[in-house]
Amino acid sequence: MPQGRIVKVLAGYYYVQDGDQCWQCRARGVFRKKGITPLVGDEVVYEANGTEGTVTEVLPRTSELIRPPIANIDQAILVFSLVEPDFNPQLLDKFLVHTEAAGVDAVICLTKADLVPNISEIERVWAYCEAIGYPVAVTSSKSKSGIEEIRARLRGHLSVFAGQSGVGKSSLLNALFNELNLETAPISQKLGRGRHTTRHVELIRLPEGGWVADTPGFSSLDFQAIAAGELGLYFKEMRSRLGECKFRGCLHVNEPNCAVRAAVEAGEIQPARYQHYVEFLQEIKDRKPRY
Ligand SMILES: Nc1nc2c(ncn2[C@@H]2O[C@H](COP(=O)(O)OP(=O)(O)OP(=O)(O)O)[C@@H](O)[C@H]2O)c(=O)[nH]1
Ligand SMILES: [Zn+2]
Repeated sequence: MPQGRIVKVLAGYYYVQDGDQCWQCRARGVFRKKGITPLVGDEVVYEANGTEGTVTEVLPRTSELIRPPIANIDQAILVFSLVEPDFNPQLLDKFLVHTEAAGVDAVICLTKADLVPNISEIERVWAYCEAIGYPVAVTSSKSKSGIEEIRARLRGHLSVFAGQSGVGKSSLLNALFNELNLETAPISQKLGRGRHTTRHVELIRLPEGGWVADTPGFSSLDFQAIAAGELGLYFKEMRSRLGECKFRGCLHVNEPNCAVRAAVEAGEIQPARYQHYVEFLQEIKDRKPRY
């Protein structure tokens, strides 16, 4: 039985890409009974009958995003503009916590390099990101710099772009795939209203192998599902030291003989990262249970 990947869900139809062909499919009724909803990104078994097909089986997922609903994402391109809006290290760490919690690799993409007159300013932000331990790319969709590096990082992955409104996600996708001509709007019209130009989820197949979601991910960034005791796991450079704290269940704030705080004092963990950890921990402790 043929297999393919769902690239779009629209009006009750699942669009299953198999090689160069895209099949418009209905899903078997049995999924509804089992509580399975086929998602964009799912690898599926389908039956072709004439011009339409039927999805008969959804293969096991390696990951599942809720907003936007996409299965099997293995990489997030975290898009942050250097200016307009200014680079926001706290928000970056929030995104990194979410990608780590979702079990997805992250690449940091610093955009709008053409708007920064001072190279040393770009280098400062780049060095900060690099020290956290993720790949970093500096791009400009206007002067088309850094675009090939992002393209190379997409190869062989199922990627989603994430980042706040106006940082240049659509422009970046446009620069990557000229022919797409995604809708972009001037930032002044968009900021403050929280409007997203991009609406539905669709996977774009890359000629060199791999897939990209055309819509931004991680639109909701509260820590609702993350427990205080887990947070340290999602800070990459803390994770490896967690076993060295004196107390089991150490939250790395006031406890004696804490390996994380020792690493901050030794300059092995950046103070800003630790500061964000403490802020997020407080946010988690303060959150109201959701009824
Ligand atoms: N100078 C310059 N402007 C850019 C660059 N990338 C994006 N912009 C501008 O920034 C504004 C926002 O860009 P978009 O690509 O729409 O941003 P977005 O992240 O997709 O925004 P949402 O759709 O709201 O999530 C537009 O006016 C773009 O022209 C860049 O590399 N250089
Ligand atoms: Zn500790």
